[in-house]
Amino acid sequence: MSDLGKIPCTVLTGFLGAGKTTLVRHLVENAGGRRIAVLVNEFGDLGFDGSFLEGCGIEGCTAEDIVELPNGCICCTVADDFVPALTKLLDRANPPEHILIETSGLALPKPLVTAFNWPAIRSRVTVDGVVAVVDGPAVASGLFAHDPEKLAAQRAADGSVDHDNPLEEVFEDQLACADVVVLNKVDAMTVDERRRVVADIREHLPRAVEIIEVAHGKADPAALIGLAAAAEGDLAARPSHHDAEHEHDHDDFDSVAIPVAAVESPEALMRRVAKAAEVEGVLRIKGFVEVTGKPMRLVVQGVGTRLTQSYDRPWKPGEARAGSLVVIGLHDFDRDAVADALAG
Ligand SMILES: Nc1nc2c(ncn2[C@@H]2O[C@H](COP(=O)(O)OP(=O)(O)OP(=O)(O)O)[C@@H](O)[C@H]2O)c(=O)[nH]1
Repeated sequence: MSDLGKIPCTVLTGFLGAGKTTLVRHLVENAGGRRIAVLVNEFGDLGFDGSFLEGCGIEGCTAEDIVELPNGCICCTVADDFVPALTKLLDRANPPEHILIETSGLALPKPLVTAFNWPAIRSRVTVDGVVAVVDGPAVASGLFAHDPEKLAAQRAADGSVDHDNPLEEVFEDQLACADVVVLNKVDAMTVDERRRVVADIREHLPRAVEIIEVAHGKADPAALIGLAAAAEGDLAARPSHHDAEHEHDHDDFDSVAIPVAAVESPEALMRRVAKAAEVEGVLRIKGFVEVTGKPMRLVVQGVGTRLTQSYDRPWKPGEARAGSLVVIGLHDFDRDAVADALAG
């Protein structure tokens, strides 16, 4: 079937905190007048990314152009959440000209791309391209690498060579599906780290794919949008660890949302967040907090142990200011220890 008349969709994948939302914001800001809608899915029930994007106040991108997919991982809930949400966007009187889909950091892109072949949508949309965002410093630190000693022990014990690092598997699946890779956060990398990480990414790519090195997601939109890859018709070129399975779950990961009362001092809060980020297995912390006497909302971001704080927008009149931080980590991370750290 021809792709003529189909609305192009870009699937953005990339591990927790790689910079997907930052990139989406950059793309929307530089859309060149194109009517863009954003579908955003995240792991953990805070609705952080949608609220953060709405807080940007980008001209031409209204709250109704940002559609949040309910809690769950898009790759596992395509039928219940994704297809209906997409259909609703397409049925609008003034449908978008391009759709950006920000998947959760733990999502595998292939089941989502596969869903574009569903009868309900396949004549109306096409996957223009899969963009994999990579957290350069995280790769450089070995976050996605396997532990050679553990692997050797496993091989000796039962001959298997299963992934000992669940993060490695997600990372590999995301790269294997990509039409283009955005190596992000190069501002926080040495030249040598960049060289090593590019080589590492290349090793994981099953085909020739461009790697674009950027800071703060500032990639040329023309390099990411308008690829016309029709990825849904090209699934065999995108191998996945889960090709043999029908179901995929995220048992390897957990999340918890922790309420945070208004704080007097952001600095004191960040010291507590730093302690929480050090709890074993914690991968990502993010949320909004009220600072007593401040009209602006405080945004807290933690990727591994790298933390930042900023104010994004004034609290709206009548808006509930209940602060909350979502914490995502490896399965069975110590939630009590995290809660204690945050409580000080
Ligand atoms: N130093 C640096 N920080 C960055 C860069 N890009 C993003 N960040 C920061 O990294 C953190 C995570 O960025 P997000 O854009 O929220 O990442 P994400 O991939 O959407 O995160 P999840 O949706 O939780 O998976 C934020 O604090 C960003 O400001 C970059 O190029 N350099």
